[in-house]
Amino acid sequence: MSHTALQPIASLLIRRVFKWVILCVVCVSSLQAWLNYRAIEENFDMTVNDVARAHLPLLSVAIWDIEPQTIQKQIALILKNPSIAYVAIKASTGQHFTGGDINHLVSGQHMVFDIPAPADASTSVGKAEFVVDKAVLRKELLRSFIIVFIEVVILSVFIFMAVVAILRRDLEKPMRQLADFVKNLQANQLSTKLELQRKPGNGYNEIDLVVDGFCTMQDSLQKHIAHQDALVAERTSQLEAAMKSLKQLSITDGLTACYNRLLFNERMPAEIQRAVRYQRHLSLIFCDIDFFKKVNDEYGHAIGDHVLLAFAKSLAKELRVDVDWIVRYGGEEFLMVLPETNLQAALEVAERIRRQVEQHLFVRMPDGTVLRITASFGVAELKVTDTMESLVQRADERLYVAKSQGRNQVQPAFEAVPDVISKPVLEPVLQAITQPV
Ligand SMILES: Nc1nc2c(ncn2[C@@H]2O[C@H](COP(=O)(O)OP(=O)(O)OP(=O)(O)O)[C@@H](O)[C@H]2O)c(=O)[nH]1
Repeated sequence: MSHTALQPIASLLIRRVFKWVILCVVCVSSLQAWLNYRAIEENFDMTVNDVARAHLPLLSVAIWDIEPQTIQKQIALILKNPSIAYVAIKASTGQHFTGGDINHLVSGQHMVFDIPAPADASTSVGKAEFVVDKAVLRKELLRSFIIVFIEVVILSVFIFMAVVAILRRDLEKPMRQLADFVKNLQANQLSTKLELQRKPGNGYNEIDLVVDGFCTMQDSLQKHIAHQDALVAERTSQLEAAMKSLKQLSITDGLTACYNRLLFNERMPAEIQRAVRYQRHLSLIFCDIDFFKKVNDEYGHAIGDHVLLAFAKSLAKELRVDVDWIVRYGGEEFLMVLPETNLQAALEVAERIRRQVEQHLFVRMPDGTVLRITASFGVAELKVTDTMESLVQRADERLYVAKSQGRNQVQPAFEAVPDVISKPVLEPVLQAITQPV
């Protein structure tokens, strides 16, 4: 942005108009003064001629009749005209009459007239010399010039003031309003329309064009911003959805949609802390599908995945929504975290799941055989001294016991509770998993 001091266009134009007015005053005054000079000078000469014409006949008679007093009288009368400063009459008889200020003899303009004889105009009786006073001429010129000058100045001042008023009203004020509006315009105030405060009826000029253009630009900008806002909102919601799904992906297992080990490691310490602080029960069930390797080996990984998914669903069915949570801890190993649940209640839940899996989880193969699934469970309740690792370890140890004691059973990690809650229903398991229904 330029930091040059603001120079309003109207002020610039006013200064220019002022210069032109001065120039016009000088030129018009000079022209008028010259014309006046010509007219006054002409008039001056004519006046002297008129005086001469008026007095020459009387002077002629006075010289003819040799009447010096009359001649002197006539000279005095001629000198009453302020333009004539000095008069000299030279009669042909040699007589010489003068009147007026002799100082003008050198500086004044000399006009000489023949004095005709009274009876015969072709005969001269003498000469009349008028010395014209140029100071009178100059005074007259000066007076005329001053009048012309004052007239031109007054006229110019009126015209100048009118031009200034018009420029101020029609140019400076609207331009100033326009500039102030643009200067103070904020991005969040685009809806404020530019309206110039001026009297209507000035017609549609460039300023109206700029105002209209500005309004159109504001509208387009508003639409553009609204469009951009909508775009940003759309992108933000897409981003939020993507972040949510990314977050979900990062904490869940892609196959079973159970939480993954990462989430377990993050959330479990807090769960333990809360249970310890408020002296609440917290139990952990560690379960593992029996002979799952064989399922994979015999029927392929696709069937294995199918079994894993069905197994995870069986777990969820028996748990409390939004209270208990399931974690896929390893390949076919799952952890169930049961807040507010003591060992006895957790054992009952594990047993229900075991039974549910045993009785309802099977896959019918294309050849008609039915693949039955069982699982083993290790259950541990949180002790005050437990850490996440020690709790998992105790449940894992009980799972190992359940596996080693024949699978398809629930093992509690507490001496007071019987070692084996349930016995495998199907024996031997290897045969059971492919038994027809
Ligand atoms: N289909 C499938 N198989 C998996 C997945 N993750 C792990 N496994 C398989 O699960 C099997 C686990 O086998 P083991 O750890 O030997 O356990 P098991 O065969 O169930 O034997 P026990 O646990 O002792 O009853 C391995 O063959 C793994 O390849 C998975 O996401 N999909």
